[in-house]
Amino acid sequence: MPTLRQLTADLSSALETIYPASEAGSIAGQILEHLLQLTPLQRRMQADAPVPPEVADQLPALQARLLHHEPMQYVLGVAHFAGLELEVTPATLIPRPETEELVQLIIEEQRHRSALSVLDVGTGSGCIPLALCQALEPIRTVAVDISADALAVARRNASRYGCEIDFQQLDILTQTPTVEPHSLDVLVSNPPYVLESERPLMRPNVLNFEPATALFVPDYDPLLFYRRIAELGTTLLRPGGALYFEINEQYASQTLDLLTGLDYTQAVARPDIFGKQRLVRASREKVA
Ligand SMILES: C[S@@+](CC[C@H](N)C(=O)[O-])C[C@H]1O[C@@H](n2cnc3c(N)ncnc32)[C@H](O)[C@@H]1O
Repeated sequence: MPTLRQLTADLSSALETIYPASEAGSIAGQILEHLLQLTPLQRRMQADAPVPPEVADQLPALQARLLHHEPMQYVLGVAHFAGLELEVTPATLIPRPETEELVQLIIEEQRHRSALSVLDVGTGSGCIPLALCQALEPIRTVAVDISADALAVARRNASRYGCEIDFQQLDILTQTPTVEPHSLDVLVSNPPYVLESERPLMRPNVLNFEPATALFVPDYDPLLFYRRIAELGTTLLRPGGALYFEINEQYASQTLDLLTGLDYTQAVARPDIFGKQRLVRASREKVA
């Protein structure tokens, strides 16, 4: 029987034909960990253990999918986010590390408050409200998305973690979530923000597999979602409530101008782990 070390090395070297070596090694390791239900440490400790045939036999099919650039998270059906293991499908964006940082910022700023009311716009897998639900236990959480298929995944994730979330299917550009006016403490969104013209720069694992509805905005209006959500915030956030956005780093100053133009205060952009201005927060002092 082949050992765990051999199978990981074989998969890694196959993946090096399309990924940089370090990424290929990381994907191969995570695939084996998932199949054998091991932690990274256990995988290293058991590197010379034989891998049972029922696990080894699954690898050729998984490798073939990966070599077609299918993201590892879709191949396995799960993604890790803020300590949670979430179901993901091609209907949901794969949650990103920078979004974990957005969640971390909210937790830092809101952890002293109790009985929070939260709205997440464009919830996808439900990663943001689920991470907030684990850390802050909000009393009321509404999460909206245009995609019924994404919401079905988010509902399953919420049920797995025992979080009560009011999921609403709607088009945020033309419809308004059912939320009491001036009741929200937190309005958060990681909306679509990649310009259509950026398509040629994107890697095939994103472009060919992740949902276009989750990614793209038209070039003629990069702030389309931010404007609409910030306007909604003027009537849905309570005085002292806060707005949190993940943004396209090219539009940090325009996003801040948009927010100050709508009478938000303390509007700031923060760098993410890669040093890109991707996180924006602002406060609501006045009631519109
Ligand atoms: C960038 S993804 C973010 C998903 C998730 N919040 C995350 O951070 O991984 C944007 C989400 O917005 C949703 N969306 C796109 N257009 C929308 C619209 N007009 N109304 C509501 N949701 C929309 C997409 O279906 C997608 O789930």
